[in-house]
Amino acid sequence: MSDHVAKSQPVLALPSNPIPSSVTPKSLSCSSPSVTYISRRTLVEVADGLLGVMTPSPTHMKPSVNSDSDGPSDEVSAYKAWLATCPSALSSFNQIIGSAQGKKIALFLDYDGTLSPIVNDPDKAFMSPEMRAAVKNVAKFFPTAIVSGRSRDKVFEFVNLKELCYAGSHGMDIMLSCADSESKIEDDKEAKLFQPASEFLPMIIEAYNSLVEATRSIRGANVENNKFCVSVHYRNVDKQDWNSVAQLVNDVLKSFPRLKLTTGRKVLEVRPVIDWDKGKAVEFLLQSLRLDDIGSVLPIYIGDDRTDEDAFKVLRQRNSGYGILVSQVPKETEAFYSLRNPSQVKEFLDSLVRWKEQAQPVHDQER
Ligand SMILES: O=P(O)(O)OC[C@H]1O[C@H](O[C@H]2O[C@H](CO)[C@@H](O)[C@H](O)[C@H]2O)[C@H](O)[C@@H](O)[C@@H]1O
Repeated sequence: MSDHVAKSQPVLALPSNPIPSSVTPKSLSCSSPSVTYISRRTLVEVADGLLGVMTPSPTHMKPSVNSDSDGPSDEVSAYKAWLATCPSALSSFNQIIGSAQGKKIALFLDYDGTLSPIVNDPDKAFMSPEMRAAVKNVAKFFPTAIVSGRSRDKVFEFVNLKELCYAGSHGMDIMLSCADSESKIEDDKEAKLFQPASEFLPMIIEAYNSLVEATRSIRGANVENNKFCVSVHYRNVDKQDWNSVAQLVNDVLKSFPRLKLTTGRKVLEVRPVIDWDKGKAVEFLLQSLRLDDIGSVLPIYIGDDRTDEDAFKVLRQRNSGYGILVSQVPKETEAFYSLRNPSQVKEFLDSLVRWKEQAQPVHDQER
């Protein structure tokens, strides 16, 4: 963030939910997070200026607007050091399957940045055919759900695998249609649909229209309707206009006190104030699919974004299962393990399939 941007900002009256401020390298740890929380109202007073609002993750050890790519050698060594506390799920594969002995693995997969690489145009975030094959294979062995900030329809369009469960809008739109013999869910579409924020639908449509109108003059700003939430993307906006985007979103939100703002990877996400997130969605899916017995099920959640931290946290608090953070840079996280990028996610999924195939041929497998 340039000095120009950091120093010239008015204090934004953003909703008062706390989000993490940047942390010092010393406090970085995959397993024992110690993030300092601050009010959103004071975000622009943080040393990194708008970075508190508008970075892929404000919890980076070294916040950088270019941190999606590998940096110079000191960043590479920082990453290696971080791996000591947040080990690679590939290097730790034997440990992970060791914990899965005698248990059924339940898989939860985020979409953007996890199954598909981050690209400039959200409408072109396609997953590769190889990744689709990997997800399809893994779902033959393990109950698998996609948990995304996208609308459920959109993420289904991208993934296009009928054998999975889909939770869109950050878990506010869940379809329990994944084949699982134990779930005993009636074959009735309505019984399978869970939408805890349905009353907010008209409000979200109104907010979407207002946000489109408000950001019309900002070149590169893109507003995406994710059904129960709205994403305002600034990835393609000139850096000097980032604060204007934040200010405009903030102004619109003043008329919608029942909507709140969270942040993702160069995106501001507007969503209902209800106490529901990807973590709650994972708990709901585990219960609904009868996968909530800690003794017999090992849930694994793979994700790259701050919103995935809610799910990592749930697994950590249940003391059952593992969060795996996808990141190329050190981050404070509730996850237990890490993977660098979607290619490594594919490698991990392929390894799970190979392990299962070796243990038992596919026709003998019980999902
Ligand atoms: O929960 P997710 O499946 O990870 O969805 C989170 C947001 O992902 C998308 O935005 C991100 O990916 C885009 C495509 O690579 C990228 O252009 C953008 O900068 C990223 O923030 C999606 O477009 C959002 O609606 C989701 O909320």
